[in-house]
Amino acid sequence: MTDQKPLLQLIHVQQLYTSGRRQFVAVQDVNLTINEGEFVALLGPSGCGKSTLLRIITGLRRPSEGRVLYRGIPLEGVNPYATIVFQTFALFPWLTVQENVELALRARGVPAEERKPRALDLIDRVGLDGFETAYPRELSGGMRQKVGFARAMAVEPELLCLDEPFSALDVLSAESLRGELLELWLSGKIPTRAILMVTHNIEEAILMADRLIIMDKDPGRIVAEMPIALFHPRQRKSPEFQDLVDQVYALLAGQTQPEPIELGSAPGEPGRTRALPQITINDLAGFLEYLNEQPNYRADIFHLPEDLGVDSDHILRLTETAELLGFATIEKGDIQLTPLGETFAQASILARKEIFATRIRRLPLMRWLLNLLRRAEENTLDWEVVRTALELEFPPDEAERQLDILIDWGRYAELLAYDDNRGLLTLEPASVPERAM
Ligand SMILES: Nc1ncnc2c1ncn2[C@@H]1O[C@H](COP(=O)(O)OP(=O)(O)OP(=O)(O)O)[C@@H](O)[C@H]1O
Repeated sequence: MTDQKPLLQLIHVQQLYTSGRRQFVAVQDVNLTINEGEFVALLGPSGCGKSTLLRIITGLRRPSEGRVLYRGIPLEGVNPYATIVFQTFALFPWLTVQENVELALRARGVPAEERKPRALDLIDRVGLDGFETAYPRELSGGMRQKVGFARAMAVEPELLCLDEPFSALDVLSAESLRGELLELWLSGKIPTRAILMVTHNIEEAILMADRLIIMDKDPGRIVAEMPIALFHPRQRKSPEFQDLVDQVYALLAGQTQPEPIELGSAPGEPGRTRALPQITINDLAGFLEYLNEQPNYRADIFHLPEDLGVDSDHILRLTETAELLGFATIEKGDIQLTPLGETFAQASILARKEIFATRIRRLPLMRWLLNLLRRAEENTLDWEVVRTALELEFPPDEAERQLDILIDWGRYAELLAYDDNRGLLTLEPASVPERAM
């Protein structure tokens, strides 16, 4: 629905900050245009300057260098046409839903008699009809977020800026709220002319946006742009969608090798089935966090056993896992986080699960197990049955180890559940439909 009329333009924008005595470039030479009718998503690791850009766009900060134009006119002071919705909404706990929304209207100078009908209409539009008199504490996280949207829309912004609006919600609430926001946006029920959404969530960006802007840090800059030309409603499981997901991950993971070579094949297929390194999620997450704290996100593998106090075999398995999942690259004895690895290390637990799920779904062994469960009665299989099947590829001890890893990783990613008492593996409902893989 892009009309190609620029709403907002950043031209050679640069932001310097001072940290102690040192001045550093937080955002370097950013050129960005948001057109009318466009939904743009901004992706990138923590610290790449996303919030800084939002502050510059909304006029809360004047950039050290460069120009900000709104409808072709240089922006002076706060941008009256833009509003930010934050990750968590600071609702006033002593006010009802309706009063919280009315307050935003009052701040906007809407006359008293108009406030009530407009607040009720907004509450209705975000799907909170019936909760007008409820207090924030009576609402679920998703419902509070909806009040936040209603408040943001009360301001009728032309440019709606969203700063990780779904990241504090559980998976189901986040998904339903994404759908509702998209419905409001696509149906033209809100006066918003463009949306700019900051997110760590790649699938969310591809699901919602018309264009992705991918940033990296040190210094914060735009490294890639990608149009998303899929029709709405977009199907996460469609091959086109999955292709785009792969492209963005590859961009972030800096993949160079064709994947079939790296990942091996699934049991029963020609080629070698690659055994998964025996590494728990906790160890992997701890390792990525450690790398994230090193200068340039880089460490000499040779020194890692001593620095981390673990044996070198364990380090090799950790580095192999990080590389296999695209979280790190290994070169000349050094391991370095990829932007995806940085994103994972810095993400919330929920975002981590989603990133991890996307990565492991691509592993032939995990794909094989999920397909096996998909075909099983009630999507459930006995542990023993799966282990025996794995023995076609691995010696008995190894088959058991592989199954333990698959369960540990699959559970964390919420792809499957495991009932330890009954020894049963079950597919999580979200994994039931066949994915295009
Ligand atoms: N007011 C400030 N003074 C000094 N440094 C700052 C200031 N605001 C941000 N920074 C630094 O500038 C860099 C970019 O920060 P910014 O918050 O814009 O990144 P971000 O991509 O939004 O990160 P996150 O995803 O964690 O919110 C970071 O290194 C941050 O520490």
